[in-house]
Amino acid sequence: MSEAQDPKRMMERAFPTSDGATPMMAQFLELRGQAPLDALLFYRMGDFYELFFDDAVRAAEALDIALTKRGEHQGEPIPMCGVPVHNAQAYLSRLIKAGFKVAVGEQMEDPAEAKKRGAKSVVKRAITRIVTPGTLTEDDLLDARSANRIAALARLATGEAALAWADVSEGVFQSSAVPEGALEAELAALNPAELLVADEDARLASALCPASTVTPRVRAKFDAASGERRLKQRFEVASLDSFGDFTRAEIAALGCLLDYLELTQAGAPAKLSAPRSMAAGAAMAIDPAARVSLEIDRTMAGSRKGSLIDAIDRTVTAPGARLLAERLARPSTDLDAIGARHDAVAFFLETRELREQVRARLKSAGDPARALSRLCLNRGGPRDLLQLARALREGERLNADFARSPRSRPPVLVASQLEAVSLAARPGLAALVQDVERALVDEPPLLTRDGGFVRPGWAPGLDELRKLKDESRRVVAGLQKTYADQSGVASLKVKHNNVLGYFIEVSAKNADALMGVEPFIHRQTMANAVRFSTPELGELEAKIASAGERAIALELEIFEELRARVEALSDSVRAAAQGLAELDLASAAAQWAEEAGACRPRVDDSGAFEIEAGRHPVVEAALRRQAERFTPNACRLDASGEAAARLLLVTGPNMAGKSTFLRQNALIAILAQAGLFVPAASARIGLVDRLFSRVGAADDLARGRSTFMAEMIETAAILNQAGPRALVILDEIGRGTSTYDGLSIAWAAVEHLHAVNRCRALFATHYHELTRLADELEACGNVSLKAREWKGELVFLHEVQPGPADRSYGVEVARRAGLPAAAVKRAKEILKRLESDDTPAAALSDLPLFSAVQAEPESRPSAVEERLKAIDPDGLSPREAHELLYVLKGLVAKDG
Ligand SMILES: Nc1ncnc2c1ncn2[C@@H]1O[C@H](COP(=O)(O)OP(=O)(O)OP(=O)(O)O)[C@@H](O)[C@H]1O
Repeated sequence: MSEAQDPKRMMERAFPTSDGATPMMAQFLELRGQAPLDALLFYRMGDFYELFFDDAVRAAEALDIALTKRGEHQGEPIPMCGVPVHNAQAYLSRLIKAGFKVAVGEQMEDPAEAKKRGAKSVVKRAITRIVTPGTLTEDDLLDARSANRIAALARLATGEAALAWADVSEGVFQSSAVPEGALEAELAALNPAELLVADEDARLASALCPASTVTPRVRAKFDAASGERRLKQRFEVASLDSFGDFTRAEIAALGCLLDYLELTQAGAPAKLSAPRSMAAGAAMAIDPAARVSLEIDRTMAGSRKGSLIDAIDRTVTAPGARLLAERLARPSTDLDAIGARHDAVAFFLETRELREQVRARLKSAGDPARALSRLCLNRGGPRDLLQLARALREGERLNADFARSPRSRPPVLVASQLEAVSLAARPGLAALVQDVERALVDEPPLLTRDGGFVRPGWAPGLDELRKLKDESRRVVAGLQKTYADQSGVASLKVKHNNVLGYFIEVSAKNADALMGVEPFIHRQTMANAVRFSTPELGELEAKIASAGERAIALELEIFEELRARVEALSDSVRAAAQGLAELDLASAAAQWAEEAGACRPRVDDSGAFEIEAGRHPVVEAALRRQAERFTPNACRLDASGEAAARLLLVTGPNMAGKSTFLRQNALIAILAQAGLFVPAASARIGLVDRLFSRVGAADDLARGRSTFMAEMIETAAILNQAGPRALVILDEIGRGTSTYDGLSIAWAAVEHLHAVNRCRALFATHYHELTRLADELEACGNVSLKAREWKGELVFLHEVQPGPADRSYGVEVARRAGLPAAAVKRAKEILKRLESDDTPAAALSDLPLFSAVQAEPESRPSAVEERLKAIDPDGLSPREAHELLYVLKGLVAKDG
């Protein structure tokens, strides 16, 4: 973070008082006082947004634009920079990405109005919006395929905690109580762009959510009683009970969030759906370390490419992609909901033709949820209207496709979404769609400002005005001819610019023919041309301008009428948008299932975890690209320890596929409960309420933790929190410390998981001593990954077999990685000693020192090999090839 937007330093800024300020500067300082201190103020001046004082200094640095000066205030020059209005979005985007917030101070009246009040009066301005990372709605500021959430964390004095969150671009407004210890997992699932917290929690929030912009609010904003009042007022209800059961902490969080949204949207509050409480435990909790190590929505290196979502996403719309991301972030724990989602995927898997039809239709559905939100916030344009209408029309067509399809009885989830996107049942919406389609041109401009989006024939008044404009053009052409005849200057032209309006232009040598002659009035003399006007041209100008203005005003009226109708029907529009996203997701899931050969998992409330021929979707896809095959593997666990082991120790050589095996089983659980099919021949999964994974060591230097410390903190969290329904994946814990310490920790962790947590667990380890535990603990088993030595080479079979691994092959892997031959030889020697003796200390006591070992000469390629390498077989004639054979034979004789 550059110093410029350091939140703490932003809050400490001071602006001068308005003593002695010019009227404009006084107004600026007044607005500056109204805008939050941690936001920059964009002050609209005509075609520019100007920034002054400290705002200018920071913005100029962040945007790398010139910092200039404008006049003086209290004897000091005023720092200033500015961005053109027509390009403001691009600058805004850069500032928001750099972590800034921006208050937009707009002109609230026409400058001409202000002039009427006196020459020195200042145009009225007001803050119309505060743009913050969590409250964006513009397409070019948002990532189309991921949600943009703002969250508020309330922690009451009673110890109770809750999160509320909204996605302003979609109108989502929800909350959830947060049980102790679950905060980090909840925040990781939400991944908010901006997080509101009470002042004193700011530090905690920054640590928990390093990727979010943390916005501290005074504690009073989290008062539950005033939050309740605010919510009731906003949603016009006498009691919040009708929306569900909220804890006091949830109400506090929702209230604070609503207050902030009202503040940032300055009078045009976002259209939010009624608040909904997500019961704690409605989703599988996935701890942040697991989320990172399983590479669900991004790889450890931070890219989407190579993540689970990238491998399986076949959605064709941005809302469908966002829904998929949401499902993977919070896999469900509701058996009915999971079953219904599986039914929908199964349906689309069986009805291939219909699926293809649905996917083709959805491609033109766009992003109705975000268009709706912009329209409700008065930030939408004609394209948003049209996008909505098109999406709704596609919904209607989908219904027709289904009606024609031979499989006309889709499962409940599909049927209900079809119902949500049906226009037949909603005449108001149907009429609106039809009107928008008829009223707007096929490719309207983005903004309403310049008009030109209403289709000819829609409004007779508008057509009249436009005709007037067209006719005037013909009149201009006629006048040009008249004036040319009158003056005898055949080259005379009638032209137009914004300063003179319509004018006559003749070359300098022809000017005398018009100078002082009625009706020509001299206006301007240029180097080569002279310009004149006439009263008639003046009248025409006024007529055209007023026709143009009236036409735009009329278009705006038409837009506003349609927009208001959308707003009035926003609940059904939102339901339809949601329906389209669901249909996209279900059909995309079927598409992926077909491509990947995924099966329908059985999720129930047993303690089973039975996967036959499971695969890792990302590794498999990567291998396929290299024309290699992934070896499927079974995994059987049982929480009760009856049908299978509760805890499996996984051993095998390095590179044999242990981590892949662990990860694939965790991913299968996530996919199954996200309502998707799983890459396996069959799968039965007893509901997982919490997934813990500690795979692959990564330093957490940002939080000042070494690899080993980070690993122990995560292991501690697992041993402290995993309940009987949890699924735990542990990979090589304890390896970051001395052998004995590591082994002891791993040993104790296995015993603890087995006896205390009693949850299903996969535990990969290199400590072969641990495999003995399977004999001692009743519900602990061993599996291992096979490797074979073949002609002196180590071959990985990637096959999981019962029983522990016989040996580790670590030295062999090191050899393959290119360790010098001498080091490999030495390692083999040491290993032999260690394995033959009881204690490592005894084994090493009489080992010759390294210096005693002769460095093995590195093997060099022979002359024959060198020569062979240099040959280009295609460039040789048969004769040359024959000759070369003799040469090579000669070389072999020499080498020998
Ligand atoms: N089932 C499989 N089928 C085919 N290839 C596999 C399979 N599992 C793993 N691999 C390949 O083997 C590589 C190593 O796998 P993985 O990282 O899981 O090994 P590991 O045993 O955990 O190694 P280490 O102990 O060194 O961490 C993978 O990148 C992948 O290319």
